[in-house]
Amino acid sequence: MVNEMTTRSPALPQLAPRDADSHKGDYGRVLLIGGSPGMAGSISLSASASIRSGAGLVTVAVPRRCLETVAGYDRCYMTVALPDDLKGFYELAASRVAQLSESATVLGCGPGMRTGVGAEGIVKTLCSQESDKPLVFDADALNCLSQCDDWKSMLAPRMILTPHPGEWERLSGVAASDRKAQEAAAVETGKATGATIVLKGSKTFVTDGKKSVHNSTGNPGMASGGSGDVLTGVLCGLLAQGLAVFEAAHLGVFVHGRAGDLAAESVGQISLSASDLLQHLPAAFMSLSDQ
Ligand SMILES: NC(=O)C1=CN([C@@H]2O[C@H](COP(=O)(O)OP(=O)(O)OC[C@H]3O[C@@H](n4cnc5c(N)ncnc54)[C@H](OP(=O)(O)O)[C@@H]3O)[C@@H](O)[C@H]2O)[C@@H](O)CC1
Ligand SMILES: Nc1ncnc2c1ncn2[C@@H]1O[C@H](COP(=O)(O)OP(=O)(O)O)[C@@H](O)[C@H]1O
Ligand SMILES: [Mg+2]
Repeated sequence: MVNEMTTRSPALPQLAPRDADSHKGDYGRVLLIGGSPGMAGSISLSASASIRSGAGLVTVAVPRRCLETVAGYDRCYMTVALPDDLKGFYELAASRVAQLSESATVLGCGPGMRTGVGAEGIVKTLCSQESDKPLVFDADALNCLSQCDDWKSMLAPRMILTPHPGEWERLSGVAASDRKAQEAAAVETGKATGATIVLKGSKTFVTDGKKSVHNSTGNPGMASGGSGDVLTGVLCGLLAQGLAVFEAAHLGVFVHGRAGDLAAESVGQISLSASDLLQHLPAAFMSLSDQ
């Protein structure tokens, strides 16, 4: 199945060393869009993870009702309020996202966003942009995509999709219980669209249809709410530093899992939280030079 369709696993990509006279502008401007009342923490985890993964500047665009909450979680990112209603983003939010995305170099969308008309408008707007800016879709951005009959035609090589098996079932129609068939569908989608699919799980599968890899890091302690939100931010941070799309996905899932393994050594699998992943990202990045 998958092995016959794909080439040998590529070597782990690396970030280039930083020039001594470089500045934050050299490390990219990430715009993350998501969150909603009751799920403000998700997009904050993503934004903090982008900072811990090396992005130069990170801005989080959230429903107005969440702004103070999200801003209070971390001093290191900036926040922007988008038009909202009681359920999350309001329809007018999409045009504001289009404006904001002009000054960003990497876009990430979905954690905690919910799936109303406003969220769907944002996803469609991001997909329709004539742009080669990398774009990561997670969680409710994927759920919005799955409500579009022609979702595959909306994908492009600049995009990374990070579904868990339930989200991939909604998109691809392939049952979450059939991992092999889900991986095969991910390869087919990569081939057809050029997008990179990160099918999450205990051995996360990364494919762009031409290259594929199974991740070797991570542990079941990471089966805890918010772990995937952290991955979204890690990927955006790596893309912001100039890694190509597939390479950012490959390195990102490895570092994310390594952070989980280091966190499990420190707090154990049972107590491991997404906040622990954030705290162990620095050691995970520092350990890469041993690879
Ligand atoms: N702190 C916060 O604010 C947080 C906010 N969050 C936000 O919550 C929103 C909803 O996201 P979600 O992932 O929790 O729910 P959903 O998309 O319905 O998926 C679950 C469905 O998929 C199925 N499933 C099958 N296999 C699976 C697998 N291996 N891994 C996972 N699921 C699997 C599963 O099947 P079952 O469990 O019934 O077997 C079930 O049917 C989203 O916006 C997210 O960003 C979270 O990030 C948490 C922290
Ligand atoms: N048993 C496991 N072994 C390794 N990694 C896991 C395991 N369970 C979950 N993970 C990782 O944790 C993350 C969970 O993502 P997701 O389901 O989107 O969580 P959330 O939406 O709550 O943030 C993924 O990166 C997944 O690979
Ligand atoms: Mg998730």
